[in-house]
Parts: sequence; C-alpha cells; structure tokens
Amino acid sequence: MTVLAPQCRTRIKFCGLTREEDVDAAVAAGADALGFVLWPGSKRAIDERRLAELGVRVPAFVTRVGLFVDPSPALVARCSPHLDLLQFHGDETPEACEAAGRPWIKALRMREGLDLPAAAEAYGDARALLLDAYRPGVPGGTGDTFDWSRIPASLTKPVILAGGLTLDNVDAAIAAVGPFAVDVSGGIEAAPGIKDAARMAAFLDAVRRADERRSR
Ligand SMILES: O=C(O)c1ccccc1N[C@@H]1O[C@H](COP(=O)(O)O)[C@@H](O)[C@H]1O
Repeated sequence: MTVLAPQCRTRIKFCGLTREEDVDAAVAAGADALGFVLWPGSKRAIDERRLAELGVRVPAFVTRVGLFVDPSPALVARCSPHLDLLQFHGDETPEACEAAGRPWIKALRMREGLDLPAAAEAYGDARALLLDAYRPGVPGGTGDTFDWSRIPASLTKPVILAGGLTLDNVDAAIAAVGPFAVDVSGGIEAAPGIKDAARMAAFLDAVRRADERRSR
C-alpha cells in the first residue's frame, strides 16, 4: 500500500535533454528532475557515454531519470550508475521493471479501455505512474494531450502528468488533475532535443502560478 504524502507543490520534470547548456539551464531554472532518453529510436536519444557526460553536471537533489523503452537488462545496467530513477515507457511487465533493482516509475499510455486503478495495482512497486497520451505505434514524446478527466481522483500511486504539456495548458492541467508532478519534453523545445531556456523558465513560472491559484 502506497502512502500518498499531502501535496505541497507540483514537481517538475524536464525530459529529453541532450546538451550541456540545457542541463545547466534546467537546473538553474529549478527543475526537480531531468530526463535522458536512452531509447535509440527517439530524436532525443543519447547513448551511455553522453549520459555520463551530462549526468555528472546534475547536482545533488535534482533527480536524473533514464527513459527506456523495452530495454535489455544490459543497457539498464550500463546506464544505472549515472541515474537516480528509471522510467519505463514501453510494454515492460511489473516483474521486468522490478528486476532492474533500482527505483522506477512506469509510463502508461492512455489508450482506450485502460483500467488505471488495475494498472496502479499491477505496478504496485512503482514510485509513481507517468500518464502519457496514446498514439498507435509511437511509444511517447508525441506532443499529444489526452482527456485528463479520465484520471480517477483516488489512484493509489502518485501521478506524473505528461503528454503535450505547454506553457499554455499546464495551468489547466494542474487545476484539472492535481498531479504530483508534471513532465514536459516537446513543450519546452526549439527543436527535438534542443531545449529553449526561456521556455523552460516560463514553464516553471506557469507551474508555480498554478500552484498558487490552487492553494488559495
Ligand atoms: O521524447 C521522446 O522521444 C520519447 C520517446 C519514447 C518514449 C517517450 C518519450 N518521451 C516522453 O513522452 C512524454 C510526453 O512528451 P511530450 O511532452 O508530449 O513531448 C514525456 O514523458 C517524455 O519524456
């Protein structure tokens, strides 16, 4: 049974970083977590050598998240020394996620008919569930949103809301869902894998403003 801590502020993860200057800007802006895509099929993919180079720039208390899509155990093992948390974004079973032996979160794509409470139960050892839009044949990073009203209020896992979040909709997303965290990739980019420092800072401001409004 997961005990959900009371919400104080919405945590923020920026995903798909590939450049030193973007890591530095994200940390300076105040991101809680930085995501590195280790799935070679992505336009934002980096390999383990780049992961080591970028990961070492991330200070303590900022979480380094490795994004995998149905990875081999060997890839996860090679990347793990440079990561604090694993994000499984494919069709990994709960057993495969747990077998990595590291803290992990599970991404669930909101395809029609997905039973979220049952999935939360099945992935009971996950530290959180990341909810992303579903587009057939694409594991994620689509920039698509989904119908946030499909998320039940009483999930037994912290929710990380993802999928097409931007400066313009993150306020409404937080008001509608009240997630533990938000995760954004395309919405803070100038081009795939190239983050925009001004958009990152503005996204953070928008989340803080949304939190203020919620606390009133
Ligand atoms: O970013 C990718 O290329 C990617 C590839 C495969 C799986 C997930 C991927 N990204 C993650 O998708 C969500 C939503 O991204 P967006 O904000 O809609 O662009 C997020 O968790 C990304 O990290």
